[in-house]
Amino acid sequence: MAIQTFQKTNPLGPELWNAKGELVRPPTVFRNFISREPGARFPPEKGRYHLYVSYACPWAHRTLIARKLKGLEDIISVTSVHYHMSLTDSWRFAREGEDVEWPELTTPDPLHKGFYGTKALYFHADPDYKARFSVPILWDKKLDTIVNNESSEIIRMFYTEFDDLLPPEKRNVDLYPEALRAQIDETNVYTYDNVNNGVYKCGLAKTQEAYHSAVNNLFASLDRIEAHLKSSQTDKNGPYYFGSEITEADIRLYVTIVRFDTVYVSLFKTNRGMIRHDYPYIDRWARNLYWKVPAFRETTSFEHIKGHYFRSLTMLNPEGIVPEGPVPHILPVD
Ligand SMILES: N[C@@H](CCC(=O)N[C@@H](CS)C(=O)NCC(=O)O)C(=O)O
Repeated sequence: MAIQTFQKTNPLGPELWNAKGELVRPPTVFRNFISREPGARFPPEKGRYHLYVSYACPWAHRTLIARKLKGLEDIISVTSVHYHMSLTDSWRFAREGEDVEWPELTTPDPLHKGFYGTKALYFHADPDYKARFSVPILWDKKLDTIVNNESSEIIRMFYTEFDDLLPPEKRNVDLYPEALRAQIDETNVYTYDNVNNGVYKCGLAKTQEAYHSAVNNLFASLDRIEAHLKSSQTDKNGPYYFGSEITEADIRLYVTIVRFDTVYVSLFKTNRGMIRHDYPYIDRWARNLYWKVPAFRETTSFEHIKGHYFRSLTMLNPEGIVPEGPVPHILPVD
């Protein structure tokens, strides 16, 4: 495939900002669902689906955590892109025989020989594709196309649609329990706007005013989350967001918090405080997930996270120098 002829689309192109210099994210395009409903175009099948991720990307990180919590490792395969994202060509795969750093996480595309990166996948799925070349991408090997590229929907499919293929202990993992759905949905909106996207609104603000308002909002939100987690940890007896069981709310908050002290504080100028020094309940919650729940630790690569942000976002860090701290990347559990 002649990937050299593809259009150039900057992952951080001008369409991402409004007139006030505030970051505005466009919606994702492929929105199909894997479903156990009879006659579904994308039925759950072992070995049929493949997940393309970046270990650096917080949205892709959600899908890696959900896949592990649900025990889908043998059912859905994974490929990670190289940690470096080009500002003209987006994500790339390792090339055949390339000597990459952290080779266990960075391989060529196992499904399409010669595909350079995510751009090739998107154009293979739709030659007229006009949107972004983002990860995560849930790929159907059978129809050789994209099922979905929106992490919030991909994780929901993982929760239930493969349950018939799973042993009882994994089938019973319920990350979106009926009794908490309204609270989880409300938390998702809050976490997304103020925290997940909130850090990007600080880092990619184009004016002092846009930055000022984003940073105020971010730290007010962290204060509110700190109070919530204090009450979960003291009154509700639980280490998790809603008490004693992990839910989607934990997954969606963790992916930003674990990148906060290591990347966002310096690169995105969210330096009014650090999680480890100023937010003891958020810090304890995050350390517990990282150290005690393998699905969180095993999907967290500080190497890819730091390498990606500090070396790819050259408009914020032109020399691509990766800071050494904080040391350690995350504090021990106790
Ligand atoms: N709405 C998407 C957002 C994913 C996203 O923004 N991914 C970024 C990396 S953190 C990306 O791949 N950007 C590259 C590009 O747009 O070309 C989701 O949650 O799945």
